[in-house]
Amino acid sequence: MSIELESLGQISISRTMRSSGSYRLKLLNWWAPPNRLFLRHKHITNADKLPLRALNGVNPVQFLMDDDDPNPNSVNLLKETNFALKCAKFPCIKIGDSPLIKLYGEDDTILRLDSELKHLEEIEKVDKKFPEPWHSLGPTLVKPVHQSFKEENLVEKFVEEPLPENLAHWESTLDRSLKLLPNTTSRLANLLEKSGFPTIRKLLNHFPRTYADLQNAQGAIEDGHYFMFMGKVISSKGMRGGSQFGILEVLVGCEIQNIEPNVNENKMVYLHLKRFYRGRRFTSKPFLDMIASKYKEGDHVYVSGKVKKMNTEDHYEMQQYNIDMLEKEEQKYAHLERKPCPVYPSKNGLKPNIIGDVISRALKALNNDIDPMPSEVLSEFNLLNLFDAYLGIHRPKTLNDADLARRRLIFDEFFYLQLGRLFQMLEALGTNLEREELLARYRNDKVSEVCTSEWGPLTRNLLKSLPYSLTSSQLTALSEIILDLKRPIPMNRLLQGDVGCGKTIVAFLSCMEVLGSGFQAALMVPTELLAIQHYQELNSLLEQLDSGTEGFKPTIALLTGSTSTRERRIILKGLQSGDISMVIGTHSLISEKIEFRNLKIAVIDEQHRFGVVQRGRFNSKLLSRLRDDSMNHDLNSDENKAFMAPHILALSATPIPRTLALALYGDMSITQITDLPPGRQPIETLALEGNEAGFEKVYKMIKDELVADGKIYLVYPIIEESEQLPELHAASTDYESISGKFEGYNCSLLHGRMKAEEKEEALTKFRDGQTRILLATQVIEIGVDVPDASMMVVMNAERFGIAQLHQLRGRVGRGNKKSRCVFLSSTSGTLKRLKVLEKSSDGFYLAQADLLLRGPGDLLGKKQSGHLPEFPVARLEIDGDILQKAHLAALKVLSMSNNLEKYPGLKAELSMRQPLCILGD
Ligand SMILES: Nc1ncnc2c1ncn2[C@@H]1O[C@H](COP(=O)(O)OP(=O)(O)OP(=O)(O)O)[C@@H](O)[C@H]1O
Repeated sequence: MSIELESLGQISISRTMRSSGSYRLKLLNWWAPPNRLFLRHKHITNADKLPLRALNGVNPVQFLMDDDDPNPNSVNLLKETNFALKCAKFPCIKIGDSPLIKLYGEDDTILRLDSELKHLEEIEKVDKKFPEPWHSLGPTLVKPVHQSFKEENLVEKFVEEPLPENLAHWESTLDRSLKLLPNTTSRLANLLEKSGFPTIRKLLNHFPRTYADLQNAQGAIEDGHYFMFMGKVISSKGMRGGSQFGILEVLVGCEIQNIEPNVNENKMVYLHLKRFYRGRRFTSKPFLDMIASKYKEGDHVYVSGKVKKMNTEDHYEMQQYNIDMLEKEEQKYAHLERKPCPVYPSKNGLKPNIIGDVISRALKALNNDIDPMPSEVLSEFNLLNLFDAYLGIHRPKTLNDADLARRRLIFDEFFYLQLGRLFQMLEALGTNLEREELLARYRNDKVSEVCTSEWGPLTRNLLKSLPYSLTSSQLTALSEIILDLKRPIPMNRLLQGDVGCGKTIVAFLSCMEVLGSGFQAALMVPTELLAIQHYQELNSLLEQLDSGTEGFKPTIALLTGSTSTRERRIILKGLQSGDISMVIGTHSLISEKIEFRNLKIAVIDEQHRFGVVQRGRFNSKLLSRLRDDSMNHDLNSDENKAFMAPHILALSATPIPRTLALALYGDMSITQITDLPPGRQPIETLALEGNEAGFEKVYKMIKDELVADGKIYLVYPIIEESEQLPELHAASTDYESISGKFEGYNCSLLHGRMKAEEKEEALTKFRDGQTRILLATQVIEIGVDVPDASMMVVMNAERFGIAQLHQLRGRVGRGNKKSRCVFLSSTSGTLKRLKVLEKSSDGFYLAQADLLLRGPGDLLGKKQSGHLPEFPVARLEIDGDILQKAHLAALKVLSMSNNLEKYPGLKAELSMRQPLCILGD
């Protein structure tokens, strides 16, 4: 059905009505020789509530022409107008309070119009894809109650012009298509979708890049920045810009505070607001006069936008701007209240102002019950609800509002990551009892006192026979681990500590605790060199054991890629029968088909080098036994203890900040060793440019060190000289020249291309003192322990990361001897970064500095950070406190409902955010 409403001379207005109740308003052409102005149609939903209306204070021509203009003002400020009355004068037209629009130049004739109009008064067919009206989505919107702050204007609009319908349920609200947003044409919705905004959530997660603030116009005006001004219109001109476009230029004069010293008077700045109207039709005089007449000299206006300096002093051009008329004094304050103003980045070509406008409408359409977060969590962690957070980030009243909102949104990023990790871990456990045990342990991560008397006899015996006493944080760490080992559920703990702090002995003692009660242990390390070193060290410690340990001496085996087939067969058999109590090896421990008789603990050294996948494989391989349905479900039964999944103890020598550790290993309990063994002397560190003078100095230092009986590591970035990188020093290439330079002192070479036994031989000779200089690549970075090595020189040090250099430096100063470390940089420019190592030897501090400089992904190296989560808003480097809160909140939620059944909203959100994680049903 179609109804012709009005026919006003040259303007025809038709309305078609769909059976579904939606309308399409069509404004037919008008003719304005010589230019043909075509006023396009406009979709209007719920037209029964929005009867034929014109604009109030908005340029009508612009409105009529921009059929997809998403500016909320174009729609929300609509007010009922009688066209017949307003368009009284022919051939001019006046709509609403607009000035007269001259349709023709003075001498144009109108004779052709009647016949033209007949032809044009056709009724447009309604677009088949026209969306269902909003009211089908749910009950009427109620006025939202804001906990923390209110956006008066928005609330008013809700009441005054309520969007007829609310969305059915929070679960689906945010994930609904923008097509369903009131007053959004399908063309605009498609455009939004193509630009990456298919849903309301995606749109609301497009956060402002910054906020413009009225206050900032009072300071220095910087080119390219966003500012807000209040001022007076000086002139307004509509001009032809050639035959293809029209220009509106409004000149506004603003009085601002003078920031020059000793000048009390305010100064004037001049804003040239320029708007371009592309198309021949916008070059007509009537049109240009009409747009210019909107702003009159002396009008008070409020302008915001990006400024560009002009050649004349204190003159600025603004092409992207918003201008509002200020009529009354009160309005000034109303505007002031709306500060700060969000500035959006554009997306895929979509202009910031369009994005901002649709966001405003989306916010109005939302209800305040979109938050799946339980209210207990909101109140305990003092968080805004999600609705307020979206309002606060997009329409803050103060910058503090925006910051509060940002914190809530960051919290969510961390929270769902933690929740996902912990949830997956709980899923892997069989019974509720196990889950509750585990959560209880996470909540109470620290032990209050160390009770060595409760440790097993083998552990106590080894402890007694050590040539040193454990430091207090070594003791606490060991207590935490042993407490976990006594629990009937598998431990998943990360032992983290700075280089050389003594993690290995804590790991050994943890293994002794299970070996002493007849179980087995495995220690997996990333390199063969390290496996051999640990194997030798542990054996030598065990040799010194008192024979009084109830006659029990554990048998330790070494299994690496170089182990002969025969030997391997014997080891595998021994592990299966239980004759071998502990195996130390490389990743072959998980890739081999090893069967343990009763493996109780798996220690994974240098955790991040293996990654979650390998850790998981180790774990799940052994977990499969536990999940056997035929098992006895009494957790304390001997049978179950024997078949329980192994406890996992991961060691990390990278002293990553606790927050990063949480983000990476949110499903692990974290223990940190925070002190170093006593007697360690600070390593004297020097960063030098590796020019001739620098090398001379270093050679002299090496000579002195050799004379003083020291041992020296020379570390190189590459093995062989490279044509592509001629500036790099190479270990093999330098071997001859170094041997010649320090005649009388033996040198050895150690790099990754050598065979296992050659590496082992090189290291043994260096350890025994047969060689005094070891030319090595970064193979020595991890775990190599030669306590009396006293000097290190790193060539082309800028090629390494700060954290890596700290690890390398940790190869010296491991005993009581005073040690030195020199970092040689290729150029003076690269020297600056290395200087930070001169100032600090605290790994946590350096890692934090590195984190701030390079970001978390880089800190761990690309290879190892494949599993590092991406956070759109949060910055791990600075938002660590929120991460800690989020971790606790995730624990709280899971302890209230460990399968999340009580919180279906959270579960849905989690599966939406982490599509890869298996969430039961
Ligand atoms: N409490 C202690 N008192 C004295 N020396 C200790 C103590 N604990 C460990 N050590 C010694 O300190 C040195 C470094 O210990 P260890 O190799 O365990 O450090 P780490 O934390 O594993 O370091 P890295 O990260 O370099 O592997 C070893 O020679 C070890 O014997």
